Amino acid sequence: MAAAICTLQSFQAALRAPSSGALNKEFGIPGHVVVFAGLGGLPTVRLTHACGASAEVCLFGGCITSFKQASGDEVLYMRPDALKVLQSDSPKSKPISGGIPHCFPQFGPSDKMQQHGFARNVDWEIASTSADPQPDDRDPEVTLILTDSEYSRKMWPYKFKVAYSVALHGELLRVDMRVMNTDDKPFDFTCALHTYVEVLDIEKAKVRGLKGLQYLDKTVDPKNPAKKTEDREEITFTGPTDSVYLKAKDFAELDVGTGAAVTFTSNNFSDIVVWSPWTAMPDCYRSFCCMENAQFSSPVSLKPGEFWRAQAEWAVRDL
Ligand SMILES: O=P(O)(O)OC[C@H]1O[C@@H](O)[C@H](O)[C@@H](O)[C@@H]1O
Repeated sequence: MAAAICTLQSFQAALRAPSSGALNKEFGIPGHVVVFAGLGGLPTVRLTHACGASAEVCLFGGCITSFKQASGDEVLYMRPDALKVLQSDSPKSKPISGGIPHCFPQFGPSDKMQQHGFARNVDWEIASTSADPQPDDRDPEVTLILTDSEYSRKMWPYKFKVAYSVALHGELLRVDMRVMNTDDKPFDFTCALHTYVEVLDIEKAKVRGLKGLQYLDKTVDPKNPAKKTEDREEITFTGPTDSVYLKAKDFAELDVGTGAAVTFTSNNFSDIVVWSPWTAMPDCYRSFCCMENAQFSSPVSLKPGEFWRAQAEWAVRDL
């Protein structure tokens, strides 16, 4: 296993915001893992599988900004306003809205911190990279770490560590998230992987796998969402949609309207969120649908020393 583990020197270097080049020297694995200046010049890790599939993870926000099949087809969607923010003078004033940003330690609005929490607004660090040396199955992987800071403790007064591993297994994108309580007092959190998927047209998109579930419809009053039961085999879009499906199963899929579906397989996330802003985002709503593995309906409570772990996988299935 070719691997590069975070050393004391790398940790100190991270505090000095190292360049993509310096990070690549330390964590790059030729042919499989490269750290480069990605969107807005932000340090980004690109994983490339031997089959040709690739994924990019930006250290700002620990956000997956690209997931391409071996054919070169992009699966994820970046909102145009996200790109504008990245091109502005202060690229870190807003989160990256697109790809797979984190919602942590809060999903949704909060009195104490920004909507969807601070994890998507701060720099994560590379802890390690690896690429399996099997010639036919070179699974490249990066593990990012987020720990509390003076900034985070002002909003959320706890010490914590999040480890987030992103790997490509052939054309399948896989993440493994661990949240650890490193404090001496308990805390609760909610979270989501806010996945923006590119669709041919939102009116052609269909979500399957949620029939029979109860959901919170946040479209009318997000603070007091109506509780409903999903009776549709296939959810289609004809207006704004903002639904949190409770106790979701470990599998659901989004038919993107091109003759393919993006599959969502997960372990230990309690809910699935389906969101389309519709004409509130006139220049882009037709091009994406958000489907999010989330832990919202039952917040996680961690005592000192405890950790929570969940996984998610995305793949493309021809229909
Ligand atoms: O624009 P943001 O902050 O990324 O949030 C987008 C949307 O994210 C979804 O997850 C929420 O359910 C919506 O209510 C919210 O509007």
